[in-house]
Amino acid sequence: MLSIKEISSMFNLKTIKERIKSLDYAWKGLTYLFLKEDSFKFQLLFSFIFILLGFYFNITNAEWFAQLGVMALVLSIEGINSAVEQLSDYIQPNYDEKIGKIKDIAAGAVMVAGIFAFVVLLILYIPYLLAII
Ligand SMILES: Nc1ncnc2c1ncn2[C@@H]1O[C@H](COP(=O)(O)OP(=O)(O)OP(=O)(O)O)[C@@H](O)[C@H]1O
Repeated sequence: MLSIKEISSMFNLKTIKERIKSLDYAWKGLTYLFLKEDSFKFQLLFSFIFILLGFYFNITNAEWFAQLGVMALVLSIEGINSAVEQLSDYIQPNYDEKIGKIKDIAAGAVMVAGIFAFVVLLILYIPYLLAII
C-alpha cells in the first residue's frame, strides 16, 4: 500500500506542470491534424453533420453516447493512422514494401472503426428517417 508521502509525491507541482505541458503538446498535435490532415478534416466534417442530425432528431442520451463513442473511435484511430504515416515517411521516404504494409495495416484499423461507426449510425438513424418519410 502507498504511503501518504508517496501519494503526495505523485501529485507534486513538477508532475502537474509536466502534465499541463503534455496537454500543450497534444493540443499542437490536434491542431496539426485539424489543419493539415485531409482525412481527419473529412471525418471531422462528417462528425459535425451527424451532431447536427442528432440535434435535429432530438436523439436520446443513450443514442448520443453511441454516436459520440463511434466518432471518438474513428477520429482517434484516424489520428494514430496519420502519426503512423508521418513516422513511416520519416524513416523511409522511398518506396518500401514493408512501409507500404505498415501503412495498409494502419489504414485497415481506420476502416474497422469506420465500418462499426457506419453500422451504429445506420441502426440509430434509420428509425428516425423512416418516421419522416
Ligand atoms: N513508402 C512507401 N512504400 C510503399 N508503399 C507505400 C509507401 N507510401 C505509401 N505506400 C502505399 O500507398 C498507400 C497510401 O499511402 P499514403 O501515405 O499516401 O496514405 P493515404 O491514405 O493516401 O494518406 P492520407 O491519409 O494522407 O490520405 C499505403 O497504404 C501504401 O499501400
